[in-house]
Amino acid sequence: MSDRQEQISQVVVTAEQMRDIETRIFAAGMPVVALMEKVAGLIARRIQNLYPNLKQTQQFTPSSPSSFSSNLRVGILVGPGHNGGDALVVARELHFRGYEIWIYSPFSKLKELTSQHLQYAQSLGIPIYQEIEQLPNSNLLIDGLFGFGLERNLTDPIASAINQLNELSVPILSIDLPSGLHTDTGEVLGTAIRATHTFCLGLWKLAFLQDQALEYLGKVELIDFDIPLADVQAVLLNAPRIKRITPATALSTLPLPRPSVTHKYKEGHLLLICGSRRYAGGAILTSLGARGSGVGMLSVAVPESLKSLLVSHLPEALIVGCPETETGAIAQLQLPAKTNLSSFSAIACGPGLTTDASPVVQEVIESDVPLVLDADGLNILAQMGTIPTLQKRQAVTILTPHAGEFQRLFPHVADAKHDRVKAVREAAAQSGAVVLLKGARTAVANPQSEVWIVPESTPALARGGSGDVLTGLLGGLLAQGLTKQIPVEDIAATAAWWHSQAAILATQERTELGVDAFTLTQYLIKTLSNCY
Ligand SMILES: NC(=O)C1=CN([C@@H]2O[C@H](COP(=O)(O)OP(=O)(O)OC[C@H]3O[C@@H](n4cnc5c(N)ncnc54)[C@H](OP(=O)(O)O)[C@@H]3O)[C@@H](O)[C@H]2O)[C@@H](O)CC1
Ligand SMILES: Nc1ncnc2c1ncn2[C@@H]1O[C@H](COP(=O)(O)OP(=O)(O)O)[C@@H](O)[C@H]1O
Ligand SMILES: [K+]
Repeated sequence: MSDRQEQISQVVVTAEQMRDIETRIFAAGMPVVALMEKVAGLIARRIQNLYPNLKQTQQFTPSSPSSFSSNLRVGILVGPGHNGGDALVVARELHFRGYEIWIYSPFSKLKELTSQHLQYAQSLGIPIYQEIEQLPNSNLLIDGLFGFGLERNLTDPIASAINQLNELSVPILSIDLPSGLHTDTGEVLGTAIRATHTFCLGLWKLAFLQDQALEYLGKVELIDFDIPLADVQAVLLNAPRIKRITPATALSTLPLPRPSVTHKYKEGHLLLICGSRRYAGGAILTSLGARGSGVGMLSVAVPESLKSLLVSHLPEALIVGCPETETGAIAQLQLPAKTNLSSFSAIACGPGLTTDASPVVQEVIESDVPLVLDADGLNILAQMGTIPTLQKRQAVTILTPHAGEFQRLFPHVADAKHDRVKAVREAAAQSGAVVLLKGARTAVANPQSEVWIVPESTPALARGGSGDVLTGLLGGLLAQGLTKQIPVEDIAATAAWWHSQAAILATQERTELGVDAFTLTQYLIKTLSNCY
């Protein structure tokens, strides 16, 4: 990947930013017509690669004595704006390459350029239909109804037409965005095309990184049409950054290579506080996640009754058995002699604790040690009052909620279901913490409103214990990274990326059903060895 491609692949834009970038390109002299021609030409070539128009020759048989061949039949869905214009250029190109094309153009008012392309398509003899009921069969549909210009809810008759198109068992390739999705929130505006494949044009739009859009996007692909980096930088200069985490950025954050002369405490000392009689497994998974991070020294505080279990799983770790409550939660921390919380580079606290461990969680929140809080650590923080409690903290805090925990922590922040990116950004700004909002596309925000999003993952992770592994992994990376002055938000983003990549690799080898949390821990290092 070239330097430019790498930079472009990290960029995420809103519809407004895309329009501003486009405006700069046109103002600099690039004709609108030429850009549409270039972009749609790239899409048409990509479609030919994916669906080659190989003549499908019917075999000679006694019952059908003459052999004949047929072309791939492609239906082109055309909207009123330039998304429709793109689709019409694709229609024309595929027509000349021998595909059998028909056009569905239900709008009476089209933008000038779109209207011209429609007129030319008609002059070529391509059939054009206005009514959904008139449409012939097809092998493939190209969706150019709406792109990033869509802002209002879709209503009938176009909404019901989209619903009917979704019912056909034909692959749908969407241009720029499945029609009906909001470009920024990924929300469905009334209804939306369920694409098999979406070609995102020029720069990744925010919708591609929002959970609620995923089931509409299908396979996603960026069509790079050479937007000058200078225009991108000029538009994004003063906006809070949203970045896709790429392998290059994640790998550059990892504590590799290690210096030749070092020792275990220089490679970070992590204290995990986790587990209860009820949730013993959470402590093991968190610890194995931390082991996967390569942290120099690992101490694990658990209720006394779990100590021997943890020792048997993690012979290299220092297991600290603590006095327990009647319910089997950690009652108080009992660190070894000459050790206090400040002895650790970082603490990760929460998995499996139960809310009976609240005095311990309060103690670590009041400490001045960098802290990852997860699971019951978050529930206890929510009970204490998230924002006033965190405002008193001097050291770094990373919160790793899933959507439910997020809601409890930040009940007054924007609805995370409606716009996850906006919600995580507000939560970080208000709390002063780095917030990692877990989900299908995990998003990390820092208090300066910058956001990092994991662009690919697998639903194999939707399984009990996956989050515990992430907490350990993140704690271990934090303990190592802080000693090397790596920014905390980069560490959190890298941990989330690594966790997802391990799950993707495990899924490839074992299917989506084969990625239990313990197995996931075994893929952490395997993932890295594939990258180096
Ligand atoms: N940026 C780039 O670099 C490049 C961009 N390119 C392409 O341009 C696309 C953006 O084009 P666009 O701005 O014309 O908007 P688009 O999404 O086609 O549709 C908006 C139209 O829909 C209408 N409309 C809106 N809501 C509606 C509703 N509910 N129900 C009914 N109608 C509704 C609205 O009209 P309105 O009614 O608001 O006047 C407007 O006419 C982009 O996605 C990409 O494909 C490439 O060609 C070249 C490179
Ligand atoms: N559909 C999905 N696609 C990708 N990742 C997912 C999906 N669902 C959950 N995950 C990931 O799985 C993990 C689940 O964490 P969490 O909800 O804390 O589970 P647990 O508490 O059982 O360990 C998170 O890292 C989350 O991002
Ligand atoms: K579209």
